[in-house]
Formats: sequence, C-alpha cells, structure tokens
Amino acid sequence: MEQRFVMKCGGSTLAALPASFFEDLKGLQERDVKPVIVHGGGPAISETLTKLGIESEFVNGLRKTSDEVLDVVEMVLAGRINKEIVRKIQQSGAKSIGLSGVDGKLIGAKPVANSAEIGFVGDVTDVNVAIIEGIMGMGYIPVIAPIGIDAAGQRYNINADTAAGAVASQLGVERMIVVTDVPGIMKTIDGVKQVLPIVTVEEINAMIASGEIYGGMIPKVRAAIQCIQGNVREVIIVNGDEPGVLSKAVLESGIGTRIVQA
Ligand SMILES: Nc1ncnc2c1ncn2[C@@H]1O[C@H](COP(=O)(O)OP(=O)(O)O)[C@@H](O)[C@H]1O
Ligand SMILES: CC(=O)N[C@@H](CCC(=O)OP(=O)(O)O)C(=O)O
Repeated sequence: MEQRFVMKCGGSTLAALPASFFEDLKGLQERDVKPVIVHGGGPAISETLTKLGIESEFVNGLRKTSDEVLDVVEMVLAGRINKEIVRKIQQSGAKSIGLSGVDGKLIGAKPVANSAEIGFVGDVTDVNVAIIEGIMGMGYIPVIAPIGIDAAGQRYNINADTAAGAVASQLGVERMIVVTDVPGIMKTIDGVKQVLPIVTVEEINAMIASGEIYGGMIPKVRAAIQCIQGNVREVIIVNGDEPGVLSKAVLESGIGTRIVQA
C-alpha cells in the first residue's frame, strides 16, 4: 500500500548529501513509499548575502528579513538550491518537480507575531495539498522551497522546519523525516554525549528550558511537536551522512531520534 512521508532537508547537510542518498530515495519510491521534500538553505543564503554585502541577523533562530534580504532568500532557495535538489533526484533516475510556496499559492502565509521586529518572516496559514498530490500522482517527487505568499501577493521567508511541519500536517502523512547534520537529538548522560533514540514532548520542553536543545534544533522540535499533536504519527531526526539513512528511517527503526506522543 502507498505510504507517504515528508522529508525536510536542512541547508546544513544539503551540499554534502551523497548520490547514494538520492538513490535510496528512488529505491523507496519504487517500493511505493512516496516522498515530498521541503528544503532549507540557510547557510547558502548567508553566504550570498555576505557576497552582496547585505547585513543579516537571526532573532530567536529566524532571519530578520527586509525586502532586500527577501529577494536573496527567494533567489537562493527557489532558484539555486531547489533546482540543485531536483537535478540530483533526476540523476538518480527518479522524476522530480521543484517549486516554491509561491507557485500555485502552494504555501499560504501571514506575518509572524513579531514581524515589526523581524520583517517579512511568515507563518503558514494553509497548504494547497491538491497541487502536491497532483505532482505525486504523476509519479514526480515534489521539491518545495519554503517561501509563502498571502492574499495580497506579499512573499514571506518561512523557516524550512516550520514549512515542512505544516506540509506534513496538512497532507496527513504518517511521518516526517528531518535530515540534518547531527545523528539526532543529543544529550549528555553520566558524562557521555549520546543520541536519544526516542523523546516525548515533555522531555523536549525540559531540554529547551535547560538549554540542552538550542539554536537550529529549536524550530525542528517545535515543528515536530505541532505535527505529532495533529495526525502525523512520528517525526524522526537523522543525519544525512549516514549510509541508507532514509530506508532505515522508513522501513526499520533504531536510527536517529524519534519524536512521538507520550
Ligand atoms: N540537543 C541537540 N542535539 C543535537 N543538535 C543540537 C541540539 N541542540 C542544538 N543542536 C544544534 O542544531 C543543529 C542543527 O540545526 P541547523 O544547523 O539549523 O540545521 P539545518 O540546516 O539542518 O536545519 C546541530 O548542528 C546542532 O548544532
Ligand atoms: C525565517 C528564516 O529564518 N528562514 C530561513 C529559511 C531557510 C531555512 O530554514 O534553512 P535551514 O533549514 O537550512 O535552516 C532562512 O532565511 O535561513
């Protein structure tokens, strides 16, 4: 039976993903396990902003986004990174279509609560699920850049973990896989730093409060909590470097960190 999952690929790991990662993805698709990809690209955006001499800063993990910054975010995410992923999937022999949340009003957005401080950063209001399902129905893997749009046509920069969580929730997939540059949520126990195989919402909240979860891990766990409080069964955080990581996450257990309802 067909099984669908959302995969979020972080900018921390994208450039380093080996060809075998995309072959693994193709293998899953052949087994009727259908992916939808939402990607980030934070480091590439920062690099391009620096090259262009445009200042940018993060406030609580979100990039302060002026109109000028927004142009660069869209150019890098919807242009370079999105097409790079589509090309790599196609090289593996699978079919793929890349688009941003602006295309077909795929990701509806509104300004975040503190937009007066951080500018054109958005929260997701709705996801045009029919477009994603249409692309999947034609046998293509959708690759989505996290730019949103509101009814007036204004664009917003959306954190990629947040966008992926919203897509997973609204598609009603069984699982979301978050591919990043660490093997899961780490915790130091008895002086030894280790990956937690499974965590609950309560444990995550305690780890944020204690500072054991910080920085880029925060939007991931927040998006995960939102997902599993809806009808997504589990969110798995894994390292893209690990050989065969996707099939291990989907078909087996015992890889990365699983975030589940208590
Ligand atoms: N408890 C934790 N376990 C693992 N990584 C953590 C933890 N808390 C914070 N992090 C940080 O989160 C980073 C991943 O987030 P980020 O750099 O934003 O990646 P991505 O580009 O994949 O979204 C890790 O590299 C690590 O520095
Ligand atoms: C609002 C906001 O911060 N948007 C992010 C979008 C990209 C992203 O989230 O990329 P990663 O997954 O690689 O971090 C940014 O501008 O960097």
